[in-house]
Amino acid sequence: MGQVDRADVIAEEQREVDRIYACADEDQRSVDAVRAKLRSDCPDAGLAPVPDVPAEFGLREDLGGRSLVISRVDLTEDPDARLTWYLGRRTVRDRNGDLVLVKWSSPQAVRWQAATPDDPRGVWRLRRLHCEERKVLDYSDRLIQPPPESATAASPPQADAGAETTAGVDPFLLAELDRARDGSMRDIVETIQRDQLLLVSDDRKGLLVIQGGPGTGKTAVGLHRVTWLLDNGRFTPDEVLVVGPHREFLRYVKDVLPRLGSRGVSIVEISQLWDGEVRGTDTPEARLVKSDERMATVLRNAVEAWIRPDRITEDLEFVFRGVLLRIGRAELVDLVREARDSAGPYLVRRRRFIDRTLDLLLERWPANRRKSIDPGFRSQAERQPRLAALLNAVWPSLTAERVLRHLYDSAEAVRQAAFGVLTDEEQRALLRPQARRTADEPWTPEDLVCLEELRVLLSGDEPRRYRHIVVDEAQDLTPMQARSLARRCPSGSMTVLGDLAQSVGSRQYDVWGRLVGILAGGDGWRIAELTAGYRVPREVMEFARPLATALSPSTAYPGPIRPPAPGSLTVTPVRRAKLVAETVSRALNLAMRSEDQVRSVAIITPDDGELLDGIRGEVAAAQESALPGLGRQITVLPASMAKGLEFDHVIVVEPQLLAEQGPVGLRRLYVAITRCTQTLTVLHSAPLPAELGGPAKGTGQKAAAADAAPEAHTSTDTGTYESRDRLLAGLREQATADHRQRGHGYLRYALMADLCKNDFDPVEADLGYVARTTDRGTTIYVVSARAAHTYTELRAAAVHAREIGWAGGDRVDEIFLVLPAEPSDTWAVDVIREILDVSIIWKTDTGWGGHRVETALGGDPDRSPPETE
Ligand SMILES: Nc1ncnc2c1ncn2[C@@H]1O[C@H](COP(=O)(O)OP(=O)(O)OP(=O)(O)O)[C@@H](O)[C@H]1O
Repeated sequence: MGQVDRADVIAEEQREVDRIYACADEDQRSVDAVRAKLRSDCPDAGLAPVPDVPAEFGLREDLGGRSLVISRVDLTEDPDARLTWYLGRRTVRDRNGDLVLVKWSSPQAVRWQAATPDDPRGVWRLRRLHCEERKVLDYSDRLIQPPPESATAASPPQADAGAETTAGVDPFLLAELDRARDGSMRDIVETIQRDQLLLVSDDRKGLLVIQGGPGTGKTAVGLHRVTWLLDNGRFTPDEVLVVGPHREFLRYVKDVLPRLGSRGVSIVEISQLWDGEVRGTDTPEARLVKSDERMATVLRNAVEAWIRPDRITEDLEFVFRGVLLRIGRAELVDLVREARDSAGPYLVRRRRFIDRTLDLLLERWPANRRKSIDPGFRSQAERQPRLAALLNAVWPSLTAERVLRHLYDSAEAVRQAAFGVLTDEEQRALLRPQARRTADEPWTPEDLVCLEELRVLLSGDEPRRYRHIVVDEAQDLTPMQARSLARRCPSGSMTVLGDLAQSVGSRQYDVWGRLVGILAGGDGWRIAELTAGYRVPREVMEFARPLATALSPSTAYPGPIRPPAPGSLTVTPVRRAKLVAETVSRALNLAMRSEDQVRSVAIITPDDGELLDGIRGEVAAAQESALPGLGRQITVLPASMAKGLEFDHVIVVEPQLLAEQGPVGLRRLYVAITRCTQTLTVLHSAPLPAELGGPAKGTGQKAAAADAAPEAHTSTDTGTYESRDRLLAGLREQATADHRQRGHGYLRYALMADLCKNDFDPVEADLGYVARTTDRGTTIYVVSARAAHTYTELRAAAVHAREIGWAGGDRVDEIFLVLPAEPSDTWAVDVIREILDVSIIWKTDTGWGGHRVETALGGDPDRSPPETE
């Protein structure tokens, strides 16, 4: 289809979109009129929700500047004889009540959107409309099956430039994924993919696990599923709970549901589910024991241990209202045992025991004094000191806090409660001295979960229940947390989102079964996997792949759907002393990159006070600087807070240190390096972890020795090395690590092949560079698999190239730095040559680029070197 036809189609769609908006506007006016009338009838009505306003006059969702209309569906046949429908973000009717826009989540819309050539569902064409609010900008067609004759006669469908093939990637989707992230998640209704939609609308009972690697859309699917469940009447908003990992995450997703038209759903941070204030931390050992499901048995035993029939050593005798009452010891023991062995929480059974005891006393009350049995009789008898003392000794009233304090404080109590359940070592891990007062007890996050368990055991008071729960980042739930969530949703109707490879909780699961078995109810559970990566650029996904495979061999690694984007990955060594300054300078550079959109930048550091504080301080200072807006979009966060979030540019600082931080360090690192939508920069003073191409375990330096690491790419200042030998060793080590970089081999061999073609006789030096001998000395080619774009990056790489040349010990005549892609700051290439006498060449699609490429390789610039005669 030519340009004109395309414009015609857009004009035709514009007319339809205008008509739909006209109906929506009219609908809005009638809502406003009802509101105005209510306000005039009752002046306060506009200030508070008005319960008697009919539902259809409720709030219209604020679309946040997004388009109401998203697509058009053409059918081959339809019982209503209407073959074209428009789908959108909400339902719109005309003044006759006829549908003009079908909400994306309605049964028909879902059915149509999921049509494929194998399962056409009566659809012959799906047309995505690309609109900017009311304006149709473009469209993209997907032909599902041959059109009916009536349609071809009216306007023959043709392949056109913007057409989406069923095999290709939707161009609107790619554009959407490339858009700048402003720190708030957006809905995906315009570009939702079939596999995602099928999960959103999965109507089967029970629990649905959605496993998927980073950026596969799990959170997006989970939230859209909430809207689908509400829109289709499965639940009401107050029956649904969404649980997220931390406060930043809640802030990130908070707009999605309201924009989808779903209001009133509770979204909470997981730690907020449990009452009480966290004031302490557990040792890793204690955390493991307290969060294990066996702890539920220990707590049950701990509660039961307070029931002590053995403390009844004599008959109960006391005078009450002038009558001597008596219950024999054996009778009392029987009463306690009977109540203890009955069903119910501790305090309910305690009441049962007291009531049975009082019943017995009443039975023994002299017949001639029956008249004195008044309504206060039982409560007065119960308060009688002998009886009260007996109760206290045998079956005391308890609080959860008292039980737990006592348990942790007493090796004997732990031994009794955990006998046959925990090992001796695990039992010891639970012990800690009681604080002087309950209010001072340093409760840990795991303790708060245990306290809830105890409250249920003691009083049976359960937390609020929901009919459906969505849990994001569920791989980090502990078994005890899972028990507690199951308590909130006994039906087991849940959507559980997570990625086993990203698990950074106190325990890791190889498979979902163990965790989900605790959460699921009678309807069981099923698992689905999302395998397309929407967020992370291809190069970054490749960089992260070995780490993901090492962490979770059983889960599928997402296939990135975005095309390659050279320059999306930069890995640069920096001397420790300069790490903070270099990080902040790069972040500012990224934040200031002149683009049409403001891009978000995140610096992710180890949860290490020094680095984190240093960088935070510098960024804050930059934010206060004279340049307005400078650094405003820079977020600095510890790796532990990164899960679930995403940013355009991410700088990960000191990955080895991050990897070494506790048993989940490597996993946190994996989460950190998969947060970006545009670029990942890794800055390190210690060698990279082996899983990211660093030296194999045992041969590398520890992060603790970071000050001795080379600063090959950032400075000529080598004065802080202990010795010349140390510097040489550092450079060689760095060269070996560079050599292992993904893409290094490709670039090196491409270079050598082209040098061979020109009879330049290249050799590979042990430091990884390529060399050829000329009359004047040696020309060396230092290959960098990492792209360098800015002046700073080019200078660092050029200095490194000079250092490598020096370390190689050859009589170097000329140095070429060989890059995988053309630098963005091309002006810097000449400057680098003038200042540092390093020439820069780079790989292009057809050959090589760079001002001195002919000298470097022979032949014309930007094409492969000529064949030798
Ligand atoms: N069909 C889609 N259309 C447009 N954007 C999408 C689509 N699917 C996912 N995305 C985008 O991809 C990004 C990643 O999605 P999301 O955060 O839901 O992934 P995730 O699987 O939860 O990631 P992680 O496990 O790393 O937290 C988001 O920006 C989301 O909006």
